[in-house]
Amino acid sequence: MKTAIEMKGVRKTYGKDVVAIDDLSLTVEEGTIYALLGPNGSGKTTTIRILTSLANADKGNIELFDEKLSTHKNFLRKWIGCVAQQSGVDPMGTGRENLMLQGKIHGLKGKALKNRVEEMLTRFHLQKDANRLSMNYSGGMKRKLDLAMGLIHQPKLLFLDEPTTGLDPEAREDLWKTIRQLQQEEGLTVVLTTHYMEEADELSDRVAFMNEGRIVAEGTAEELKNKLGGDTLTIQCTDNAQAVHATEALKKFYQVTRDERTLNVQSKQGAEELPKILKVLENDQTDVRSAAVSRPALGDVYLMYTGKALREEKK
Ligand SMILES: Nc1ncnc2c1ncn2[C@@H]1O[C@H](COP(=O)(O)OP(=O)(O)OP(=O)(O)O)[C@@H](O)[C@H]1O
Repeated sequence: MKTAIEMKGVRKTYGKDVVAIDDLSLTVEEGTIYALLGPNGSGKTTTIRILTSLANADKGNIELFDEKLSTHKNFLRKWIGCVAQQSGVDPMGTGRENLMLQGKIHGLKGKALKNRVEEMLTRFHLQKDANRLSMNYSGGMKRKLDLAMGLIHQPKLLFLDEPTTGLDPEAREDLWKTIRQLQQEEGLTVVLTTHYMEEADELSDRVAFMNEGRIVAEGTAEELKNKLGGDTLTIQCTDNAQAVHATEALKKFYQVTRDERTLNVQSKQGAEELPKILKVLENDQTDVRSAAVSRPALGDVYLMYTGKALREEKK
C-alpha cells in the first residue's frame, strides 16, 4: 500500500501563546479512511488547514503521495478535495449552478465540465433537485452537494471537517454510506475530523485521538479498545462530591477515571467484580445511583488517555 500522507514533527502556533498543534506525526495509507477525533480546540481543523496548504506549519515535514508539500503545493492541490466545516454552497444558486461554478474554479470547461457536473448530480442522487435553489435543500442534501463540490475535480485525497455535525441520524447514516462507497469503489483516501466516537468507530480504518494539539493515541478502533482490555464498569453517583469520594476509595484497587458524577472502572471480569466494587462503595458510605458493565467503547479509551470525556455534541 502506498502512503497518501506522512506528517513528521509538525508544529503550528498562532501568535506567541497559542500552540495549535505540536510535534504531530501521522501516516495515512492510500485508499483508507482516517479519523482525527478530539474535543473543540484540540487542533483537528489546524491539521487539515496545514495538509490542504491553507496554513503553513512552523516546523516539521509533510509529504503527500511521496512529494514534499512545501515545494509542490500547486501541483498537490489538484489531488486534494476539501469539505470545510462551514458549507461552501451558495444558497442563492441551484445545485447545478454551484457545481458548475466549482468546476470552473478548478479549470474544467465545455463538455468536460457539463459531463462531470451531471456525473456528480447522479452520483449524489441530486438530479431531480438540481434546478432548485440550494437554500431550500435539507441539511443532508446540502452536505451531499458540499461533498460533490469537493470531488468535482476528481481528487485522490478528500478532507472532511466534521462532515455530519448538525445532521439527523438518518442523514448521517446516509452520508457514512456514501463516504464508504467512495473509498471502496473509487479508492479515495479520506481524512475526516469528528466529535462523534460512533462516527470514527463505524467509518475509519484508523483513528487518532487528539488532545491539546497532540496525538495521544493512534490505531484501529479495535486496537485502541483492546488497550483497555476486559470490561468497563460505569458507576453513576448521586452528585460530584460523592463521585470524588468514590474515586478515592476505588483508586487503591482499580484503574478509575471520573467525569463529573460518572466513574469508569476498568476490570478484566466486570460482572464478577461489580458486587465487590459496590461493597467497597457501601463501606465508604458512597451513594450510588446506578451501575452497569459493558465492553469498552472508544470514548472509554479517550477518557483513559486524556482523563476527560469527549462530548458527543459541540458545546
Ligand atoms: N486563526 C487562528 N488564530 C488564533 N488561534 C487559532 C486560530 N485557529 C485556531 N486557533 C487556536 O488553535 C487551537 C486549535 O484549534 P482548531 O480549530 O485546530 O481545533 P479543532 O480541534 O478543530 O476544534 P473544533 O472542533 O472546535 O473545530 C485552538 O486553541 C484555537 O483557538
